[in-house]
Parts: sequence; structure tokens; C-alpha cells
Amino acid sequence: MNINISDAIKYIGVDDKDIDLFESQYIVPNGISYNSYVILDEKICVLDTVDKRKTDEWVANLENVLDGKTPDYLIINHLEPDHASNIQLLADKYPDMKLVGNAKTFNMLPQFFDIDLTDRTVTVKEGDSLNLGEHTLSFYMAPMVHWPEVMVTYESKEKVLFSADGFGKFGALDTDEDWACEARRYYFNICGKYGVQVQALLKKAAKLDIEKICPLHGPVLTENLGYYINLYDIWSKYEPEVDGIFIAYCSIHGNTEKAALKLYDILKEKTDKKIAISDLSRSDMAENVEDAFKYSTLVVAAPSYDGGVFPVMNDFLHHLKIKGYKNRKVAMIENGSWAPCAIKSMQPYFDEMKGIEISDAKVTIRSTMTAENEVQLAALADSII
Ligand SMILES: Cc1cc2nc3c(=O)[nH]c(=O)nc-3n(C[C@H](O)[C@H](O)[C@H](O)COP(=O)(O)O)c2cc1C
Repeated sequence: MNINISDAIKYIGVDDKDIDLFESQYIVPNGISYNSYVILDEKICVLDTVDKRKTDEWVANLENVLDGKTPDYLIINHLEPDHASNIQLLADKYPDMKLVGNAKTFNMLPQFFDIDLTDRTVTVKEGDSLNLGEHTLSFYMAPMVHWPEVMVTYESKEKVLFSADGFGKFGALDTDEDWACEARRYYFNICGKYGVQVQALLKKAAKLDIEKICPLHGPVLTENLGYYINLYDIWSKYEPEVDGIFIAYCSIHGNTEKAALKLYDILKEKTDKKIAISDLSRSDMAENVEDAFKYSTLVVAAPSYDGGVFPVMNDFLHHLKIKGYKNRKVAMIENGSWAPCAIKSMQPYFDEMKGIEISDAKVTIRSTMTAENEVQLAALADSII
């Protein structure tokens, strides 16, 4: 992919459109990009490498940009294998090249590579600078965005922030799609747990004069940066982006589904708020997690199952819990044929989360929805709008 960042800053990343699942769990219908960059100056630096799936293409891009020159530095913003797989290859190929990282980077690096680090490392701390000639890099630690060793690099001449996984997005670079949708799915599933740390990074970034953001996945952001930064601010504060309702349901034989769809219709009649609905068994879990965070209210509806709740709902709530779900309104609907127990099983998840307001208007269906259940669904609707 030919992306022009500037005369001196070159994109050498690659698109991966054949991967079945990113991180072995996320579908990426439009692929994913592994971004890597080179700055050409008196001293030449490479910023991050790419996944081993794309080594050959990346090396070709690198050699093309280097045009026979050798890099002086490799900046390691993030050690995760989708960005760091080729550190060993690069270190072996260019024995005079120094590796630039922080103390945590070099603590962790021997777990992945067998590189003699003696006299090969430049260990940087918060705010340290590295001069390349006309370009100067400074380094800011971003622990847990989304690994402990993560840092971001700012180049002051061209005002570029190399933001590691921050501002990343699913989708190969030739994909023509809305940024926010796939960036949000990426954010909540990959960085969602670390809102506090993302807030800390945003505060550091606010002090820098940034004209371009170069993330490790997804497009280089060059315009309207306030839009992206504002979304990251909302997301990392765990604030709902949309004042609306997300109905997440599952159903074995269709009766809980009928109730969920009935609630959807009732809500549509009663409010102009945005309402989304999803069958957890037949949709992308990562997108359901994204929607739970996106909307201000979540309704969960599930059958009882073996003295608990239907497994896919358990899985969904587990995902929300580990991603730090909080500060939302929640309502619950259960179904059961002999001893309904889905609500009892779902409730503890929400009890452990912060800032969850649970509607008292709980609905219990016994096998099939009754007229009384419909009245209860209307009351539930009233309680959340
Ligand atoms: C494997 C299995 C386990 C179940 N366990 C329970 C249970 O513990 N308690 C209960 O009341 N119903 C239980 N049920 C019954 C369903 O919860 C009930 O039929 C419900 O109405 C299904 O809703 P649906 O039509 O949306 O699938 C179970 C059903 C199955 C298939």
C-alpha cells in the first residue's frame, strides 16, 4: 500500500486479508493492516515491524524505502507479535542498528528473541528525546495501552504521533469504510479494560502539537483529529456514545426471541431513542461487546439453562465483565419452563460492575409469552426510557 506521510516519513506496513481470526478471536471481514514506518534523516529509524505472516512483503517495502542504506535505530513501541515478529530478523540483518525501547521492553524482549542486547539498546524513559538530524523523536510511556511495555513516539518537526495500538482499527488500508465502527469494535475488545490508562495517554497527547496520528493498525489520521480524539475520550471514560438501547438476547426455541422483538416494537412506539437488537447466538461477539459499550442502556434476555443461564449469554456477560463494562442502565428478561433462574445467574455479573443501575421491572416468561408478560415488557420499557 503506497501511503504518503511526508518526504521523510514513509509507510512500509502491509495489509493482511487472508487471516481467519485476528488474535485468534476477532473476525476481520476486511482484513487488518500491520503498520510500520521509516524516518529518513541523517540517522534512519524504523518504527515497529509487522506480523510474521507478512515478513517477506514488509522486508521488500523496507528495502525499497532504504534504497541500500542501513537503519540506525529500530523503535519498539509495542512488543506484541503482530508488530514485533521481525525484530530478530532486523537485528541480525543490520548488526549496527540499535534497538530503542523502555526498561519494560528490554525485560520482556528475551522472552521472544535470542538477541545479544549488549551495546545494542537505547533505553528511553518518559519524555526522553532522540535526535535523527532534522527530526527529533520523544517518547511517552503508555503502559497497558494495551501491554505493559507500550510507549508512543512523537516526532516534533512534522508533528506526528506514532500511537502504537491507540487509534487502531480493524480493516485493511484499502478498505473504504466508516472509521468509527471498526475502530470502536477494535477499541472495546482490545483496549476496553484499560480506559484509565488511555485517559492518561490522552492527557499526555493533549500537550503535544499533533498533525498526524500513525497507529499500528488502520489508516494514518491526517485531518479532523479532534473527531477521533473525542471518540477516544468518550470511550475511555466509559461514557455511552449514544443515548439508546441495546437489546442482547438469546433463545433456544424462539420464545425469548419473540419477547425481545416485542420489546423492540414497544420501545419503537414509545421513544425516538436509537434501539439496536442482536441475537447473541448468531452474531459477532466482539460487535455485541462494542454495542453494549456504545449505548446507554442494555437489555439482556435469555432462557434458563441447567440451573443457570443459556451459555452464550454467560459468555457475553463474561466478556463485558473482563472489558470493564460500567456506568450503564440494565434491564433483564428471563425464560424458563420449570424453574426460571436466568436472572439469578445474570445478576451477579452486574453486581460486580461499577455504576450499573438495574431496572426493577424484571420480566419472567414461563415458556411462552403471555398477555401479562406483554404488560410487564411495557413496564420494563417505561423504566428504561
Ligand atoms: C438443556 C436445557 C436446559 C434447561 N434448563 C432449564 C432450567 O434450568 N430451568 C428452567 O426453568 N428451564 C430450563 N430449560 C427450559 C428453557 O429455559 C425453556 O424451555 C425456555 O422457555 C426456552 O426459551 P426459548 O424458547 O427462548 O428457547 C432448559 C432447556 C434446555 C434445552
